[in-house]
Formats: sequence, C-alpha cells, structure tokens
Amino acid sequence: MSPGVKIVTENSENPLDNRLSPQLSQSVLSALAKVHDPLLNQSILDAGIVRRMQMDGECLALNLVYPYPCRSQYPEKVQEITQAVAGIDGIEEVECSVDLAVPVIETAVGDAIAGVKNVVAVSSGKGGVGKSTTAVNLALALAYEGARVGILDADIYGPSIPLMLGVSDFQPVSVDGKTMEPAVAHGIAANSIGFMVGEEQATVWRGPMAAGALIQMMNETNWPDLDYLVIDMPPGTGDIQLTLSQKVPVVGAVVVTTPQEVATLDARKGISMFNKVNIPVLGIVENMSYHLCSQCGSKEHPFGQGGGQATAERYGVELLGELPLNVAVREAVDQGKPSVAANPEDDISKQYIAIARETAAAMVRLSKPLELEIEISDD
Ligand SMILES: Nc1ncnc2c1ncn2[C@@H]1O[C@H](COP(=O)(O)OP(=O)(O)OP(=O)(O)O)[C@@H](O)[C@H]1O
Repeated sequence: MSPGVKIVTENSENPLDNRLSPQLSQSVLSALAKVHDPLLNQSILDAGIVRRMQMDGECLALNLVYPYPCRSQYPEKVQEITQAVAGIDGIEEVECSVDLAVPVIETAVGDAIAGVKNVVAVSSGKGGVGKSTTAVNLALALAYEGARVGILDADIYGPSIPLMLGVSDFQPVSVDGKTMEPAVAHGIAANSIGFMVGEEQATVWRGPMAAGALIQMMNETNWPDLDYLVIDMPPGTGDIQLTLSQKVPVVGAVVVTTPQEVATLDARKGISMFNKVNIPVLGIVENMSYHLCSQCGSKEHPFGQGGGQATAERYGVELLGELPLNVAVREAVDQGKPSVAANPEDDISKQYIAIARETAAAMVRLSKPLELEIEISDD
C-alpha cells in the first residue's frame, strides 16, 4: 500500500468484536490491494478509490470514488471487487456505492477559469483530419461516463461545433451584463467563436488578436460547474495555438491525426509545440484509420497504416484510439447529433467512450499521489 494511504479505524477497539476485527480489516485490505485499476495502473487501494469500509452484521459496505469518469463500467468493477472479497470469513454480503470525484489537476500556466476544474485541448497539426468531430464526441463521451462537461469551439478557421451539436441558431445572451450564457446541447455546455462573429471576420484575425478574443470568450462564459472544458483548438501550430497554449491552463492535449505521412508530420509538429510549452500530450487519436468495406466487411486502409502508432512510439505518448472512416460518423455530426449522443451503444461510440476514459485517466496520472484516509467502521 502506498505511504499516502492512511487507515482510520472506528469503533473496533473491542477485541471480542470480530465484525471488523483487525484480522478481518486486514483480509479485506489485502484482497482489495490485488484489484488493479488498468487505466491508473495501480491497485484500487493505492489509487485512493476505496474511501470507506463498513460492516453491518455480515455485510461489508464499500464506498468507491473514481477520479475519472467510467460510469458504464461500474457493474463490472463492482463485480470484480465483490469477487475479490467474497470468501473471506465473516463476510456474507458485499454492497458497493460508487461515486465520481474528478480532481483538479495543477497546470504550469494560466489562471483558473471560474467553475472549470480541468481544461483539455484537442488539436491537430493540420485541418480536416477530424479534430472537431473527435472533440465533440470526446466531450459527449466524458459526459456519458458521468462527468460535467463543456466545449469551447476555438477553431476560428471553421467553427463547426454549433452545427455538430445542432445549435447553429443559438444567440448568446448575457444575464448579468458581464458573462455570456453558453448553449446547452445533449447534456454539455458549449460556446463557439461561431456564435460571436461571422466566419470571414474571424479568419482574418492575426495571432494575438485571435488568441486574445478566444481567451476572453473562455473566461467570460458563465460556465456551469464543469469537470472538463474541452477546447477545440484551431488547426496548426502557429501563433494563435502557441499563445493559447501559453495562456490557457491546459492540463493536457489530445492530438488528432490521420494515418498518412503528411498528417503525422504535422501531428509531430503539434506534439513538439506542446512539449515546448510544457503541456503534457495525453495521447494521439488516429482518425480515419481504416474503412470497413460495406460489401465484404474487410478492413481497408485508404490513408495508409500505422502512422499514429509510429508517432506515439516515437514521442513516448499513448495511442488513445484508432477510429474508422465511417459515413455514419459524418452523418451524425451533420445532423447535429454526434454518434455518442445518437447511439452510445454503437461500436464507434464505444470507441469514443473508451478514448474519453483513457484521456481522463491520463490526466489523473499526471496528478500527485493522493493523501487519503480510508475510514473503517462498524455500523
Ligand atoms: N471518422 C470519420 N469518419 C467519417 N467522416 C469523418 C470522420 N471524422 C471526421 N469526418 C468528417 O470529416 C470532415 C472534417 O472533419 P472535422 O470538421 O471534424 O475536421 P477538423 O480537423 O476539425 O477540420 P478543420 O480543422 O478544418 O475544422 C467532416 O465532414 C466530418 O464529418
């Protein structure tokens, strides 16, 4: 067990009371220490997920608190934990309550944004690789897994989030005369440069002006309390991207690329930019990795193969996922209801949801070990 985990035992001084005797507590703790969290790559005890153990008769009640959103996996996690403690003498029943508490991860630069715990940037070295599609599905997937999420469309060259979320007609209003109310769509809050200015107007902005406007928009949106604010960054690695990266408290970046050489070369430039400004790259998403032939079901690689993997290996970052080129993905965003909102059970949505869990867990892995107490008590 890590030195940061302290165990507090209540009401178990009576040696005759074996409901939570030191032996029983120890057996339970040893069993739980063997339950591994694959995304945090440590045991659930070391990760601070087990917060409270309580005996009520022969029923062991556990309170689990996950630091990354994973609601769809609660049943299998609870089953694994229950199996680990089943069979310990004195325990007839196990009850688990599961919560999510996303920690605030410290960043090297930027002032905190009111109401926002963590900012994650979605970027690409070049345009058209599916950055916005990935950003919006990532945001929805984090929300699907239980987090409170917002998205900021900072892509001045093609603000597409309003269309993708089906809120193109949204007119931002200000209730207090100081901050803008965001749009709310499919359970996430959204603001876009596209709500403010015409497309042509924004694209001619020079670096500092564009970055200044985007930072202002981010700070002057009346975000509800958010675990994550996903920023759909402008494509490329120019002045705007550099200024944003230096001024916004970004916890980490997800770099989207397609597999072909020209795209991965640009993705590498993106990774180098984030390295330069000390923003951790949480991982690479390879989009349009392959196409499943609708006739024969065979896997084709229209844009080549392995570019994302090779880039991830070269820079020592994670390959978060390889998403197919799938006409349903485009149709869903064109209709204002991205895949994860429309059909969360679809294979492609499940891939986005897995990427969201990986991304959120990668942020947790950046944080310092928790100083936690496990409360152990009899009822
Ligand atoms: N996996 C996919 N399968 C099929 N179509 C996709 C996929 N990902 C994105 N697209 C489509 O590709 C086009 C470009 O996607 P998107 O706008 O997300 O790219 P982008 O990198 O954000 O572009 P830009 O930087 O120019 O804003 C869109 O029409 C989108 O619907």
